[in-house]
Amino acid sequence: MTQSLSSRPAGDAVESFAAAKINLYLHVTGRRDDGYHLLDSLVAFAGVGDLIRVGPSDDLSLAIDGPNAGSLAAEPDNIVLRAARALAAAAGVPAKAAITLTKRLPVASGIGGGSADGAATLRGLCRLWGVSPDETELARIGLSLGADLPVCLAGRPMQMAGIGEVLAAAPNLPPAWLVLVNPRVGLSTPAVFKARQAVFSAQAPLVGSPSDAHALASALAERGNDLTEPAVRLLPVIGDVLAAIAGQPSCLLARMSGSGATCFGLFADRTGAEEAARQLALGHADWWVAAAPLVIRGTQV
Ligand SMILES: C[C@](O)(CO)[C@H](O)COP(=O)(O)OP(=O)(O)OC[C@H]1O[C@@H](n2ccc(N)nc2=O)[C@H](O)[C@@H]1O
Ligand SMILES: Nc1ncnc2c1ncn2[C@@H]1O[C@H](COP(=O)(O)OP(=O)(O)OP(=O)(O)O)[C@@H](O)[C@H]1O
Repeated sequence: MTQSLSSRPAGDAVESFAAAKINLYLHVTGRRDDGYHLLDSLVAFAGVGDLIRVGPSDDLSLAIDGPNAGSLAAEPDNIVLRAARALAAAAGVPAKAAITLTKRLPVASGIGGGSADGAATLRGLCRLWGVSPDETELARIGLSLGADLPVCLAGRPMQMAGIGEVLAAAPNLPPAWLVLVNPRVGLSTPAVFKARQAVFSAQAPLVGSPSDAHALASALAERGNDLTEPAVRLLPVIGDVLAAIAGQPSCLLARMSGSGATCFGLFADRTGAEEAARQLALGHADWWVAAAPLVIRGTQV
């Protein structure tokens, strides 16, 4: 790994935002011999997410707090600790850091919470440890942890292909708001891919930049999420979530993200999104509901 001192001295505590990943559309275009699927997806991020804090320590530790902390144990296979060990090994530095994860996103829910945490950990530890791997090397480390890590490391809208490692600039996205809804039931990504029966999609990726949220909704409506059918078969409540979002007066498009079960509604503005979120939460006290802007530039501020 190329290493050099970063502009910031090693040793200061660092905070990184781990934004929810949203697959605005997701087509499964093929399958590799090793079982991984080839994808074509327009990936963006929402202004809601987890928080990773890394600070100096004599050993490696993880503490988890936040409203969804209960869904996750700080076990050695937590992606945050796996990311720390992978970066330390690649950089040839000791894996020493006190890490805190504030878990706000539902776990195993199609919005890449684990992947976003892993990416935020890599970014935070690069600064804490004063190491500067080049972006290709960082993406390689990320991919070894999960297919969604490279796009979460990019942290801005991306056109994603391969199994998640082939990234290209996305068309410019217009300002828009999202309402994310999860029925608080985890869904396993491998189980959804395994349940998929349809033939492979062969539609061209989105070209051109939609002028506003309405144009974005129209462009997305011509595409879909190929994992919706198997996900709904495994977890029928996803159908209820989609119908409830679509039934909100100012919703422009309702769709599932990733392998589910989280679904999103696309809205033109904050007022419409927040009112829809309020109604959805009122009607379904057991669902996780969040209104947030579509992140159209970078997730790190
Ligand atoms: C469905 C998406 O959320 C779309 O962004 C991602 O592709 C999933 O990415 P992820 O959760 O990081 O996935 P990984 O942890 O790498 O893989 C979990 C499992 O999902 C399946 N998997 C994942 C990604 C992919 N392109 N093809 C697959 O078939 C494989 O069975 C794999 O063993
Ligand atoms: N920090 C973490 N946050 C969430 N899940 C984690 C974490 N570390 C390990 N995991 C495990 O990873 C699995 C997938 O969780 P995650 O929330 O990333 O799924 P997802 O949102 O479906 O991801 P994707 O959209 O990338 O498929 C869970 O079963 C969970 O036990």
